[in-house]
Amino acid sequence: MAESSSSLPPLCEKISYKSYFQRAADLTILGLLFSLLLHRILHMTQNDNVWLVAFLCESCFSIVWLLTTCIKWSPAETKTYPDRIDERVHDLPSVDIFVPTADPVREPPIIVVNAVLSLLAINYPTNKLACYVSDDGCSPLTYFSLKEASKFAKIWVPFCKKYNVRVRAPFRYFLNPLATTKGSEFSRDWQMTKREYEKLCRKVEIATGDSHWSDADDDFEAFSNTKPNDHSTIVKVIWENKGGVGDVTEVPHFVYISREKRPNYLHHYKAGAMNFLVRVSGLMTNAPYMLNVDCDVYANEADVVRQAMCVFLQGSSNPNHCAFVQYPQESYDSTTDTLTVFQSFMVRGLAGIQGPIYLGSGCFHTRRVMYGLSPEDVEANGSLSSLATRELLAADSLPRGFGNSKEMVKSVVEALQIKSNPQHILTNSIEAAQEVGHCDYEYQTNWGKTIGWLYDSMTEDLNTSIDIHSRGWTSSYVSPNPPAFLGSMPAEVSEALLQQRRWLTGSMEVLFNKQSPLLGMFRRKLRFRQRLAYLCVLVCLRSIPELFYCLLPAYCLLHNSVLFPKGACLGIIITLLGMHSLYTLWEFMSLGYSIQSWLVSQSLWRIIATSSWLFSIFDITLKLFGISKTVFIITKKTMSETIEGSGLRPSQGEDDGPNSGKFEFDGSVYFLPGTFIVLVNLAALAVFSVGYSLGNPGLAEACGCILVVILFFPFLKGLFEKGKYGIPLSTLCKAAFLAVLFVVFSLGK
Ligand SMILES: O=c1ccn([C@@H]2O[C@H](COP(=O)(O)OP(=O)(O)O[C@H]3O[C@H](CO)[C@@H](O)[C@H](O)[C@H]3O)[C@@H](O)[C@H]2O)c(=O)[nH]1
Ligand SMILES: [Mn+2]
Repeated sequence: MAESSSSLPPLCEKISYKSYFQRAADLTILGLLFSLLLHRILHMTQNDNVWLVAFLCESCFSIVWLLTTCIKWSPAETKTYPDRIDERVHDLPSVDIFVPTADPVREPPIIVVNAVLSLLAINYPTNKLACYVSDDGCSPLTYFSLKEASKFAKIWVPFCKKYNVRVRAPFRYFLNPLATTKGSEFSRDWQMTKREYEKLCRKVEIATGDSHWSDADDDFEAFSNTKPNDHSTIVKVIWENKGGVGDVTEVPHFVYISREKRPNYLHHYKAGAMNFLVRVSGLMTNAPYMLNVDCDVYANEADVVRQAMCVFLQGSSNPNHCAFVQYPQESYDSTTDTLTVFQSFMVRGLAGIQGPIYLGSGCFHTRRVMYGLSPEDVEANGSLSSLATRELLAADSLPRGFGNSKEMVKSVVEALQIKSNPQHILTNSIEAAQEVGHCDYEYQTNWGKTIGWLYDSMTEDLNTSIDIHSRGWTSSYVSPNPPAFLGSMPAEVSEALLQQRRWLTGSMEVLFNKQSPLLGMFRRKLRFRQRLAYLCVLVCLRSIPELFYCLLPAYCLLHNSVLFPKGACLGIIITLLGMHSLYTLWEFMSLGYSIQSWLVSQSLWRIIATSSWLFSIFDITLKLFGISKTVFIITKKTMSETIEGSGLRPSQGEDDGPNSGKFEFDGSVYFLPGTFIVLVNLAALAVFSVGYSLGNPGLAEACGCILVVILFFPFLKGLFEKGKYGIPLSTLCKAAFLAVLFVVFSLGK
């Protein structure tokens, strides 16, 4: 463990960035918003209902801006010094790595294989790592692919360590051609490894096409007659690192698990899978730290575990009680600038308060915290306080909390007391692991309630995060350059919109359960600004005012109403617009993104707000009224345009992703609001230009319409394009019908 001598240089430092420019800009925009609201109040009686609606919308935007200003006020992040860890820490702690996957079609096994290979090859003592893959799809193909991957790992892991490879996911590593001259030892190894990787890809591909290959193999018997939602628990130790001493040629433990599923049983999606992972790993390796990555995310930095350990092992000089270390979620598709910029500012802001929220992937958790421990249960030296020992370790409370498996309870006691786990044979725990995978194992226990990943929201990350921070723990944000983890983002716009819908629906679910920052306002140890940050999940309510605001200029043109202030006061709106544009542009450019990507992101936010978030509100309303349940639809993962089916992508070309500005449409309902908005605004502009409303100049409102059309430009283009870049006829008809109704309604009154 760490030597706590204060004379040694620190393992990590928290760096605060106070940008007075940013604060000034935030406050100026806030001031402008408030003066606009004041102007509206003062002139309320002279105007009609449009004025009131605009006032309500702008009040909502102001509240959101106030919240984000609070969150972004004092950004921070943690810088780590992994080079110092070896001289400070003689016995690095173990880490259990969890990779959940759920569907071999939406999550092609070759993607999972690459994620796993990058994690197995991490630069950390091999005998201190164990990798667990949970398969909610109960797929023999996934199991087969992982088995093959473990064979290739015996070549890949030593290769990476021998040549100190940085990017340890083969599909990314082999994108670059061989740099050295042929004939050297390195080039021979490189070519051999590449050949083996391509063989692996081919095997996976052939197995994907043929469904009978597994019939003859006994090892696959467990998969016969199973359905993804109807099967018994499967636990397979794919590779056990027997007697490992941490040698560079070793490969870490590697285990495949799939929990029991039966129809009519709630299985709690990813959170349920994570809790099963926690239990099985508790029985087998019981590492004090757990790394969670999604199955499409690979380690892009070989030192990532050491970096995280720098934060945890800072030791007694770290009074902050860090419960988890979160890395940013970035993607290699380079099509997600919008989300990256948003995350970069918001999560850094949070890191300056109580700590970043847990983002669901790329996060190191402490097992004891996941078992429900609070900071006051722990003494300065890390051991349990005597009160906590009495309460938590009481013989009858443990099975009530953690379930009836004796082995499980024993492992929990060891974990809580941070007793080092004597190495034992993994296969001896298979029976116990199967027991804790039963559908009803969690029945009447605290799993998902106060222990492990929490249930009752599709964004289990947010839910779990609020609970951890509410107990008084902090967290750290480590954002190295190059990024430590890279994942994929949905390639299709409708997939991206679906993902947004799920995130916001999940966030709203959090508001209505027991972790709700609203309900727990006075009760718990969440810091004030952190609570405000969690309230930001209300952000999807913004979709209604956004929708209204996109329609108001058109309505006013058609109805001869006034939307914007007149004379000098129009200056408020113009300055607001100008400042907001410059400010968001600065955010983009300061992170190295182009003006083009800023433009696209402005569109994208409007489209997300008026479609995904709107549907989130439907979802949550239906759930609250008990009409329907929310469903976790897994995001489709792709490795688009692979070379010869080898999982290798050619050089980064023009992507068609949501951020490229090139929109692909399909018949999905997500494209309806955008099409409707564009049609309505075009109609209003047409009416305006033929001079219908000569009596009322309405120039400002017409400019408003033009701005809306520009923001929804992909839809305007979609009206004229053909094929996948054109809006489908059915969507167009529905939108046109709604637009006609809107125009008639506006003209009629
Ligand atoms: O029943 C399920 C559903 C999902 N998953 C896994 O959960 C992960 C995340 O699912 P994905 O469809 O990729 O969701 P994303 O929207 O991309 O994920 C983000 O948002 C989720 C919450 O909505 C978080 O759980 C994720 O960690 C976070 O990366 C994947 O590895 C899935 O295989 C399961 O294991 N079981
Ligand atoms: Mn994902």
